[in-house]
Amino acid sequence: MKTFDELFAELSEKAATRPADSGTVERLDAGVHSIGKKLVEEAAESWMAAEHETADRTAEELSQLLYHVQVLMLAKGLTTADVYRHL
Ligand SMILES: N=c1c2ncn([C@@H]3O[C@H](COP(=O)(O)OP(=O)(O)OP(=O)(O)O)[C@@H](O)[C@H]3O)c2ncn1[C@@H]1O[C@H](COP(=O)(O)O)[C@@H](O)[C@H]1O
Repeated sequence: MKTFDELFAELSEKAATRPADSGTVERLDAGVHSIGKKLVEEAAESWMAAEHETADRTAEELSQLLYHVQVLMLAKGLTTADVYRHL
């Protein structure tokens, strides 16, 4: 288990060091359009899980949504502080 900030630190490190086996690096290289589509897909899956599946399944889909939110943040060069200042 990890927090939002811990995952972001891990993904930032991946983006900087670019290990060959990283799915995050692959997603970043695919670009904002591809990342955005994946984010919307995970948002829809979260919604469908909430409507038709269990709370735990919903949590799983939401965790994937948060991951793709972070990939989009990295693709745009945003930090958590850039986002948090709007909360
Ligand atoms: N938390 C996640 C995470 N959540 C979701 N995903 C990705 O998002 C996909 C979402 O699942 P789907 O059900 O949509 O699967 P899918 O349809 O096969 O997805 P596609 O691969 O086709 O896009 C997963 O298959 C993963 O590729 C994640 N990929 C990585 N992480 C974590 O990110 C960190 C860095 O990962 P790497 O960059 O791969 O080293 C590690 O701690 C990982 O656990």
